[in-house]
Amino acid sequence: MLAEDLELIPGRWIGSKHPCFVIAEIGQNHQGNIYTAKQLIETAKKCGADCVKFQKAYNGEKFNKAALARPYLSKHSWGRTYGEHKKYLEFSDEDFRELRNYAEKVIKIPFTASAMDSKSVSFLESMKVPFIKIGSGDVKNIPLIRQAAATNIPLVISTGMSDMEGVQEIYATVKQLHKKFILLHCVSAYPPPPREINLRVISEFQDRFPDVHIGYSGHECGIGVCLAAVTKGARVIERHITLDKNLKGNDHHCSLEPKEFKQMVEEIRTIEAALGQRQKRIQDSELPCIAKLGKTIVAATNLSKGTVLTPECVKIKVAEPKGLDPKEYEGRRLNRDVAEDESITTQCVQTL
Ligand SMILES: CC(=O)N[C@H](C=O)[C@@H](O)[C@H](O)[C@H](O)COP(=O)(O)O
Ligand SMILES: C=C(OP(=O)(O)O)C(=O)O
Repeated sequence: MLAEDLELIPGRWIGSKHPCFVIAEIGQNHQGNIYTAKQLIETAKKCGADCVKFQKAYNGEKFNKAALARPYLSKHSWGRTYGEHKKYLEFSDEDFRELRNYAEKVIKIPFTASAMDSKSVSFLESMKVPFIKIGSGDVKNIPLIRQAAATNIPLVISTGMSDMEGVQEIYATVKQLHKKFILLHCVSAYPPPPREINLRVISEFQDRFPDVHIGYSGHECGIGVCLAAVTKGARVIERHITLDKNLKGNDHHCSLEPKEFKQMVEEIRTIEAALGQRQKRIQDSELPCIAKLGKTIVAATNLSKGTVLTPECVKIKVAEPKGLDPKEYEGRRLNRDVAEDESITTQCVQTL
């Protein structure tokens, strides 16, 4: 059974007859600064995104103590340990409410987040977000996925760091409860090499899971791969957005700056319009070109009245006035003399 249209956001449907839904993933590109987060929300709206997304985690729930204590020596680190780093970046529940209010009431763009632990699922449920994102970090976290599905809120589920068997399990888990979910192909590398992106996985997902919509969450550099994903039928595209690719932080360099993000959305809209239908026919926009450069027949030599037209009698040229179409000499006789190179029009022929 083909996927039914899905109302991901009140009034905003996902499906073959609806525009691709573009998620601006702010993630942690706000540098732990609520003012920057608000700037990113406003920028995402200006770039044409359909919604903004953050990442919600309670560090003590997402990580164990040893993981929080491990040194994080990367140039992208905001602390000596991974715990200090994550603490610096994490927004409080109150911050989340403020950001949601800012997004929805001030900027007028839908707001949601990925839930990175069980407490975060409950928090997002209490916030009544329009949909919950499950990031690739939780592909194997079937209890979390089941908990999120049980809220009955639509889900967008990424599948980076998983093989097909893992994706089958996610699909089967959510399907037991409802079909209001979208699977995103994703490769969790920042950025992934193009040969490891395998956009054809989108087609494989479409074949294996025909009753749900499929999308793509990209971490590659540039916008080309996401545009190609749209031509493969991705109904949702998710990309990180940044104010500056050179900022400190793991995701900035493979995020899209405002100009690029806006261009991606515009190109997606152009591609959607351009994909059109399978039917090959002459389009209205081609008529001027047919009038200017379309070829018709002229007399190959001086031809006298009564000549039965054969291939030897005609040449095919851009002619003035327009003559008969190249094939239309068949079964016709001239009803007057036609000089060499003169157009052979309907007025100079009669049927045999
Ligand atoms: C898998 C996953 O969660 N990936 C997220 C979404 O793409 C990323 O934004 C990570 O949170 C980010 O790359 C982590 O960076 P760091 O380790 O420097 O905080
Ligand atoms: C990790 C996330 O996304 P993805 O797996 O799509 O990159 C996320 O949404 O938090």
